[in-house]
Amino acid sequence: MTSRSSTGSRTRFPVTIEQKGEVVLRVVPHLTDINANGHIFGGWVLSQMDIAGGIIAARVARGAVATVAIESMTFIAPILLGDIVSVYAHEERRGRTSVAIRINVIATRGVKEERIELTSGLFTFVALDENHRPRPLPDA
Ligand SMILES: CC(=O)SCCNC(=O)CCNC(=O)[C@H](O)C(C)(C)COP(=O)(O)OP(=O)(O)OC[C@H]1O[C@@H](n2cnc3c(N)ncnc32)[C@H](O)[C@@H]1OP(=O)(O)O
Repeated sequence: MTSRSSTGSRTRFPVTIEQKGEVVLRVVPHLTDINANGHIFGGWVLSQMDIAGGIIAARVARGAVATVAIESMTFIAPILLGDIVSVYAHEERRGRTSVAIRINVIATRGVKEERIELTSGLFTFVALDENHRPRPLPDA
């Protein structure tokens, strides 16, 4: 599958959004999460991904973490009211103070539970000390 980036160039996007790792969140959007088109706000999706990634990162860091970066993302399909949104997350890369968490989002729709691939992103979290500064990750 290809998609068009904000700069107009076409970018490759993984054909399959993996259900890899654990399902950290399963969420049903509310009416207030819907924009004028009847779709769920992109910011709502990002927020769910940040929450799910933060749960996994805090487990890796065994303490407080902050999101330092989100790689560019593509939203493949709209989320509609009634969809059940599942957020999968797993550790992809570990540095000295940071950990990159791959977060994949899918929806299931209707009584037949049609599977809709929504988006994938790599979120980097930094382990924080009591002064909100980076601290080394504990040994795995
Ligand atoms: C603005 C907001 O409120 S966003 C909401 C939530 N996020 C936050 O509040 C975080 C705000 N940012 C911060 O507080 C600071 O940037 C911190 C504490 C996260 C990091 O401070 P820095 O001085 O940048 O730390 P430093 O340069 O040592 O980098 C720390 C780690 O982050 C990584 N990092 C920093 N910037 C990036 C980036 N853009 N992409 C990927 N990794 C990055 C570094 O590679 C390093 O990882 P490593 O130790 O595993 O090699």
